Amino acid sequence: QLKDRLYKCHFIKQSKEVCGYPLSIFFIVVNEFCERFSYYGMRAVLVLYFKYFLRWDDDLATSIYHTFVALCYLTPILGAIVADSWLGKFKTIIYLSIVYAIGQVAMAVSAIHDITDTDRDGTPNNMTFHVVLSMVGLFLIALGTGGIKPCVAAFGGDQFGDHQERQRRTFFSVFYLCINGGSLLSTIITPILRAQNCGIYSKQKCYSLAFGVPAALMVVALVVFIVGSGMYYKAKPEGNIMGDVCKCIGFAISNRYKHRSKQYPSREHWMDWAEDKYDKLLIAQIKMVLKVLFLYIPLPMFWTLFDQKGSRWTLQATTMDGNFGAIVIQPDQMQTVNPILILTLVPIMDSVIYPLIKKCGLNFTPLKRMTVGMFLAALAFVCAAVVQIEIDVSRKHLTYFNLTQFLKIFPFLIIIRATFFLQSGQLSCAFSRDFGFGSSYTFFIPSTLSLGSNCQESITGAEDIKPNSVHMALQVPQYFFITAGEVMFSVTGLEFSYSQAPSNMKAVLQAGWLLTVAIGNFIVLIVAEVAKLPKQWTEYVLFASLLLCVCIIFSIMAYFYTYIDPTEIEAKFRRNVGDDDDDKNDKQRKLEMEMMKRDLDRSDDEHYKGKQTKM
Ligand SMILES: CC(C)[C@H](NC(=O)[C@H](C)N)C(=O)O
Repeated sequence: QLKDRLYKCHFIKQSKEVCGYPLSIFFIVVNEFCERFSYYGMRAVLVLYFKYFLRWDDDLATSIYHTFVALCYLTPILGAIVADSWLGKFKTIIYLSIVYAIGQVAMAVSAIHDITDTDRDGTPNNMTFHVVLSMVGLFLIALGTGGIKPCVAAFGGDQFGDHQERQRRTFFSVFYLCINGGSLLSTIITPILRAQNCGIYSKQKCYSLAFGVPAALMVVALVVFIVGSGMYYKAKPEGNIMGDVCKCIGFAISNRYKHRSKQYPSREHWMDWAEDKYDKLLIAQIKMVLKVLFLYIPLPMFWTLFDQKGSRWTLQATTMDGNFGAIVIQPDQMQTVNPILILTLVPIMDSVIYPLIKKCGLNFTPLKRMTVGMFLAALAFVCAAVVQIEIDVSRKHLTYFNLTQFLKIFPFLIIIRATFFLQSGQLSCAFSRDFGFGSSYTFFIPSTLSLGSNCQESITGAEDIKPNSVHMALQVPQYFFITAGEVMFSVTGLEFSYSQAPSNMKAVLQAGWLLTVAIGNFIVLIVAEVAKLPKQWTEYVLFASLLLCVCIIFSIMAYFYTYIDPTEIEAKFRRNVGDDDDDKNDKQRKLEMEMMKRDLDRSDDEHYKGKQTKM
């Protein structure tokens, strides 16, 4: 470990810097931007791909969507284990990025309807092919995105020396902004691509392009990461820390069980039963981690609500009017409101709100912020329920209107003007109609119609589905509350997980934090399946109430939590061990240090000489 630290100091001293930041981190943040573009771009159109391309119903589409998201946040544990115990972060990122890119390409191919459209009517004839290929694609993406997630941020952090704490903090903020920048751009662009018509034999909504561009961005992410290869500090895998933790906990439990009889004196903490075999420092570190993990128990409920932006809220938007005057917003584009608000709210919170609260003399601790974040997310779902009631009322009466009569009643809903051509041989006639957003019509063409004359008047229409009358702008309050909640909950939670984790278990706690996201997505599936509520708004109210209850439980747990400084605790344990075997070890350590410094200087000289000969 000492040798590694010396090597790292030496490496960082030698590496190129721009404005005090290692040049290598620019490749890492660009990689993160492209990767998040790829992930969120694909995710933005996913639920609509399920519904309109694979022709699944809303419930199945929502279930598979959340299973996929859950899987994306389960795999970080796998990535952390592979990186820490076997490949190291650099190789893990490279290999899993390749898997990820293959998955994105599979998704793009699965969305080409022409592949199985043998009768060329615009719909696939072998749906099984498309379903299987897209499921394989999603599995590979989940493996890739989740696997690299805990590695990329930690790998970025590794590029800084102990003296660059300020720069490292700034790096993490820029990293979060890159996540949201990538997410913002992709959630604007991929729905536009999806709305295009494309195809070889027949034109259909272009899901293949909407998945193809994220696939290309993932390839760019990989290439950018590889280009920076020579500049990175690559820490060696530290051994399977997760394995050590599990073994130590297992030993403590079994040892406690073996000594369950009253004749054995009890110990202060059940983990102390591992002292017979394991290092006291490791036990202290596990205790710190368990304390935080215990606090994590209620957290998945936040993610249960948060991640419904991409499913239920997008489906809700499909029943709303997206006409914003100059532009028409696609339902899946509404999700962009989240990263837009993140990019504005994070700086506002950090530089105005939090300092103001501090000035008022209030101690707004991380756990208090997270509690408020949960409350805001519950409020967002109350807003979603109110909007849903509005939609339900507006769509209640499905009546058949004469088109002209309908247009007289709702002239303000007119947003699309389409022209149809009827043709028979050389004769043709055209008629135009205006349509409301989300509406559906049947036109009656009289058999007596003579082509060549004006058919505008002769053709009448019946409205099958009324245009959406509730405006998508009404979703903005729910997006505002959920994003304000995210800033307070997620940004603070990430920082809290890092600051309360022992030095060698930062990655373990990051994986634990991401696990709460995975569990949250499973809860959506369970609640939606078990509750099976007939009205969507009642489901929103149910989720809001559940989060409110969890928020109260969390605030009680947070009240009893005492903040720690892991570095101080670890130093205390190291000092204690040092006191025990003092002088002998001290001399030995000094000697080792001297030898290593000499080794490094020598290798440095050789490196320098090598460079001179090459020149
Ligand atoms: C899951 C994380 C909270 C994070 N997501 C966001 O920041 C969204 C886009 N606001 C991520 O790492 O993707």
